[in-house]
Amino acid sequence: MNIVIAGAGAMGSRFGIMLKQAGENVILVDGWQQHIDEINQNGLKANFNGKDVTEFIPAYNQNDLSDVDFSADLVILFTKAMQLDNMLQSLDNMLGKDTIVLCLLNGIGHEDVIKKYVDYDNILLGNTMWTAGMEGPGKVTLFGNGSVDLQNLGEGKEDVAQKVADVLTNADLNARVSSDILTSIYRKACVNGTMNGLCTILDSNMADFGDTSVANPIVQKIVSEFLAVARAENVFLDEEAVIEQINGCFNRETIGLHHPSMYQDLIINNRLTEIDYINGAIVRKGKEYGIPTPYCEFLTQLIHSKEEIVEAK
Ligand SMILES: NC(=O)C1=CN([C@@H]2O[C@H](COP(=O)(O)OP(=O)(O)OC[C@H]3O[C@@H](n4cnc5c(N)ncnc54)[C@H](OP(=O)(O)O)[C@@H]3O)[C@@H](O)[C@H]2O)C=CC1
Ligand SMILES: CC(C)(CO)C(=O)C(=O)O
Repeated sequence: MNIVIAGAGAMGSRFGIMLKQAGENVILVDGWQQHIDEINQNGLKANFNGKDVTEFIPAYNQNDLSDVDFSADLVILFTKAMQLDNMLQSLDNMLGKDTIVLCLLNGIGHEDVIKKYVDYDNILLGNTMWTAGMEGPGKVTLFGNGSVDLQNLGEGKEDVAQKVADVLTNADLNARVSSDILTSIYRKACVNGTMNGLCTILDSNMADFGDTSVANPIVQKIVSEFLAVARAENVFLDEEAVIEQINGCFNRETIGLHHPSMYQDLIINNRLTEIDYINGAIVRKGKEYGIPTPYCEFLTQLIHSKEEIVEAK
């Protein structure tokens, strides 16, 4: 399958490497020129579960795609939320009438942006519990296990969703077709709405935060706000199962040692965060539905305050 990874940061690089290793025809598209040059000159390097690997995958700058002759069967979106619109504009001439677009960004509501550029029937929404970290241009660190949930937006397009899930699973990415992706997206948003902001503000990995005596009450308060907003949108989540999934992030043997992507953005790279698409989205929706969201609001404000202190770009 001809696959474009749109947004070749940490996660895009993971999916690019694993899909390439499974024999798919992959290209990477990104806006970070130094990263692109490094990949094209020396290959995309990864410490992959403790082993050094290098994959040669063609990488292109999203602002210079006019001469790229690649008929994309599948585009996997892995930008940061605030870069999504720009990336879709850049990809415009690669999106054929049959190109399937799978969105795996964290956060809520990305379909509203994607619908501006892609036929409804060609959109797959999803989320993933895989993790990845950027070491520098052309180099990522990959460890642990994960999974992908995805669903077709268009009615009757389940076969398309299944085909994409099969391609991902064949690359060991453990994908499954969900019959209720909004529930999965909200469930994952609860994970990000707790782990990402809290570990960033507390300067910790997930396991160290989980070991603190107040981890559970804080997590419960935040989750209850997410669940109340989800209910207002007719998305019903089992609180216990959500908390269990979050507790799974504390496990040092699996992904507990990971610093969430928001930590990597703000603390390591001085970059702006996706907080407005996670806790901030809950605050906005809460206001719409008359649901108080003080914990999400406070965490969103703390992150914005930290962004200002470190002059994040
Ligand atoms: N990392 C993780 O473990 C997980 C992340 N996610 C989600 O996946 C999506 C992609 O996240 P992730 O892969 O972490 O994103 P990254 O920050 O690694 O990469 C996203 C983009 O940011 C830019 N960028 C990243 N680092 C630098 C740098 N040091 N200097 C300059 N530019 C840089 C690049 O684009 P450009 O230059 O064009 O700005 C890149 O495409 C997000 O929605 C995230 O929340 C989901 C699950 C886990
Ligand atoms: C670690 C994980 C899975 C949960 O916070 C994640 O999605 C991220 O790093 O953004």
